[in-house]
Amino acid sequence: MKKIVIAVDHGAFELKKRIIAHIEKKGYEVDDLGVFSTDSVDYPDMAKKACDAFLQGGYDYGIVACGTGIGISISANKIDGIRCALPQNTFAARMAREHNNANFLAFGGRIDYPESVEAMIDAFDDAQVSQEERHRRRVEKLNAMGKK
Ligand SMILES: O=C(CO)[C@H](O)[C@H](O)COP(=O)(O)O
Repeated sequence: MKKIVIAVDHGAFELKKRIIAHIEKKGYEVDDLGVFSTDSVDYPDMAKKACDAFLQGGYDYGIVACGTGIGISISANKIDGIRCALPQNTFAARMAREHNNANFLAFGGRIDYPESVEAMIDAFDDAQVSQEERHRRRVEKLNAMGKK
């Protein structure tokens, strides 16, 4: 069974509930690291929670969200070992896995997407990481950029 970790800020509290319901419907386990109310928090703190948990191991991928998805994706991508995608549609979500080997998805709770967040999660979840040499090479370069 797949296991997903999720953390969001107050701008995505409602979206988090939808995402968790969707993931549980797929039969996956979700570790919900908050938020648990609409009280204001700082998105870098929520990104760090999810990414630190993910890097401990045991998760297939992580999901973060804030009002736009932008601040929390920027935050996640500052953490070595995290490749966080901010997909705008199902095509981008699939490519995030196939070409970028993303291990996190970011969404915006205040964004009107052309396709549902649930469909984007499914597109990512169903995709396979490309083993083509050019994509592997680029992801290796990405990983090297994160090293101090
Ligand atoms: O989208 C976000 C970051 O990219 C945040 O959710 C947003 O900035 C929070 O704003 P506010 O404190 O005014 O609710």
